[in-house]
Amino acid sequence: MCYFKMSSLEEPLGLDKLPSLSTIDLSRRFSSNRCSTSGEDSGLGYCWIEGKTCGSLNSYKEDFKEYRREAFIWRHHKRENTHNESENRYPSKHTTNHQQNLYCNDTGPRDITNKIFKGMPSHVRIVEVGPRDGLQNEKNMVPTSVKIELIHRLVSSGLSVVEATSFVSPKWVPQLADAKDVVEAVKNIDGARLPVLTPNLKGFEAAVAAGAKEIAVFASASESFSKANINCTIEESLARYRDIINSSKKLDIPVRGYVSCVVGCPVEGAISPSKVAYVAKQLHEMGCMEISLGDTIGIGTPGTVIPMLEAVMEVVPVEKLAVHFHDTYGQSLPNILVSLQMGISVVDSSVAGLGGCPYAKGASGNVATEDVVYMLHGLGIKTNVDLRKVLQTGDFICKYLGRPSGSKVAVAYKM
Ligand SMILES: CC(C)(COP(=O)([O-])OP(=O)([O-])OC[C@H]1O[C@@H](n2cnc3c(N)ncnc32)[C@H](O)[C@@H]1OP(=O)([O-])[O-])[C@@H](O)C(=O)NCCC(=O)NCCSC(=O)C[C@@](C)(O)CC(=O)[O-]
Repeated sequence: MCYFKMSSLEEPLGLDKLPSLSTIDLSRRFSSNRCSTSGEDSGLGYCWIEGKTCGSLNSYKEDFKEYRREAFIWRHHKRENTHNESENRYPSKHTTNHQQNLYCNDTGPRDITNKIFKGMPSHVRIVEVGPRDGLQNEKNMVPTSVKIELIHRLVSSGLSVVEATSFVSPKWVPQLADAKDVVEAVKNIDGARLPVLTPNLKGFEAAVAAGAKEIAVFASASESFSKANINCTIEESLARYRDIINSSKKLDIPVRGYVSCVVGCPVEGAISPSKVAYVAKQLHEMGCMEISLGDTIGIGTPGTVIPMLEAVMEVVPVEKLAVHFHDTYGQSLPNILVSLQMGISVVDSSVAGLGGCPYAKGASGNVATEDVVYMLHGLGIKTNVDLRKVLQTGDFICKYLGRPSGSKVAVAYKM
């Protein structure tokens, strides 16, 4: 989510300014060692997950019986089983011509399957950003008591990190003007980390005074966005964050760093991967324990996300990286999938897909937590998150806000 002060940002997203596949050096796109694929035999073109058809929309209860039995709609993949599973996928006499073309690749289906799953983590940590990124954009003020209830519900869904609020200027973000009250009410919740956003020392000090035990700072890879969002240049923001981190070290408070506009900016258009890598490296070197890479306006596709991740992974260890996708063009899940394939194991999401930028027409909310949990479950990746409870939490907040959920899974379950 983002906030803009400049009227020029109230324009459509400007797809013409953004990179397309044709402008990306294909050989470089797949050249990283960390990426399990390479060049023409990448297998990405043949990326498929075999499973039962997803046709039946059973009742909510029936489906969750299935979910509990771990026989959910998609077949459960376990990395150690991919070898055996793939044996069932060799062409039979019933194989169609199209399927035979797939099998006639240089590598067999077993190799393709192994490539698809090779770099993926066995466990993903989801960072829930709904109470902050989601609610900061709501037209109506959400009462403090509803925010507190929302955070409790998210934590009891098994989410181990829930970004609770922001200590930013209430003139800019009046929706989160109750940050102090929220933190004071939730600070002693067991079983979850509850970071808060702070743009400067003033916000940091207020957050600590309220009882925050973890914070996040937010820089941008786009100069225009930095000025619009936090009213300073990228370098000025990095200097502020150094001050915050110096103070946080004395108090032993972990700091997460965001880089926004990692693929595109509504003013500048395409953002080069090297700019993203530069800001990510600075945040890493100053002591951020994790760097979340935000496609703030949801413009990325796997074709643009992969080279960006490659560039960042050259300078920041993959285990320190998280991804944060908005779902403007429905690309969040494919973007998350390629991020997992590249070894990333921390994914940001927002319950019910809340979030979005009111000043960049067309930009939509974060990828929905429900959809991420659903996909990860289907891939056999552990999250410790109870999908049923997240769906109920999405239902709770959406009913309160008087809007349908942005989660495709929630819609499928007629929540
Ligand atoms: C950074 C500032 C504060 C600079 O704002 P400014 O106007 O340049 O600041 P200033 O230092 O001149 O101060 C102006 C007023 O704000 C006050 N002030 C100053 N700091 C604070 C503070 N921390 N908390 C509360 N109040 C504060 C300050 O005391 C003063 O009050 P006044 O004297 O006029 O009454 C402002 O621009 C701001 O709050 N920006 C935050 C905007 C925001 O929250 N945007 C959404 C973040 S989402 C994002 O960036 C992307 C992300 C992370 O989600 C990832 C992704 O999606 O990609």
